[in-house]
Amino acid sequence: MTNTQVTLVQIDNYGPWTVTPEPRREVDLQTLQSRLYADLSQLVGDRGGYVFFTRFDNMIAVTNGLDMDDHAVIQESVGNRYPVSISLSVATGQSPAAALSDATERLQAAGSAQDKSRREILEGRAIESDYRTDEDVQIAHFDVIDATGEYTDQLNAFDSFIEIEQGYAALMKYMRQENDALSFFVGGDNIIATCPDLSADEYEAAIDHVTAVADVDLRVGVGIGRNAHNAGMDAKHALEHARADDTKVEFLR
Ligand SMILES: Nc1nc2c(ncn2[C@@H]2O[C@H](COP(=O)(O)OP(=O)(O)OP(=O)(O)O)[C@@H](O)[C@H]2O)c(=O)[nH]1
Repeated sequence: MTNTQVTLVQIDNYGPWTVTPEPRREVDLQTLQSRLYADLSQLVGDRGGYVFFTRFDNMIAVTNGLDMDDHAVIQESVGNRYPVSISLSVATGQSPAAALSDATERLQAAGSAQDKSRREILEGRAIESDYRTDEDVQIAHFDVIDATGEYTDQLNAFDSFIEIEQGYAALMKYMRQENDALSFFVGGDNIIATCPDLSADEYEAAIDHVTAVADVDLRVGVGIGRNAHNAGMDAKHALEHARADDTKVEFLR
């Protein structure tokens, strides 16, 4: 049974910082945000987790395998390197969406995202190592079928982007509402979701829904593992099998 550990990452007091003492150059904010994401991706990824950029000022990570000390080191490292600090809130559960809600509530209880005195909060609990299993994380890696032939080589780059984003919007909402799963656009035509225990039929229903509402055809590979990296690698291999066999849903365990 899944037991997903989710960490909410929030830049402290970022809104006011972007306009103090006057609005900061947009290119500088874009550079800071993308570098922070890159650093977090590496800091969390080196420990087997995944970080998703989401809104950049708020990021969501799957952190199975990272304990609270690991979180503290990451938080300190960011605080030492950046003109902004981050708060981290950790929660776990069978449902990734419920875990994220718990993590969010804890951080909201500690103060507003725009509270000057709320800095470097480190809240919540990680899964004790004795309780970790090889089935804690289920990762689904979705991909648009023949995105290159359908969009990239046919439409201009912006119209391709609209099509892919419409597929993403339909999938993220459906997976959130029907399955308590959190889905993230990761570039190109790829979407990675952290999911509770879902069946092949449930994935197929999600794919059919996206075809019906957004006219975008997806396939998905699903992996199950001890952390996001393990589950995610299996998901990528499962996706390769789906491509080779021309199926829509493949699991690898
Ligand atoms: N983040 C991420 N992006 C990927 C991955 N694989 C492919 N991409 C992106 O997706 C784009 C399209 O590649 P594919 O999905 O292989 O191409 P396709 O035309 O959809 O072909 P099929 O997937 O075989 O139907 C690439 O340009 C990359 O940007 C991956 O594993 N992770």
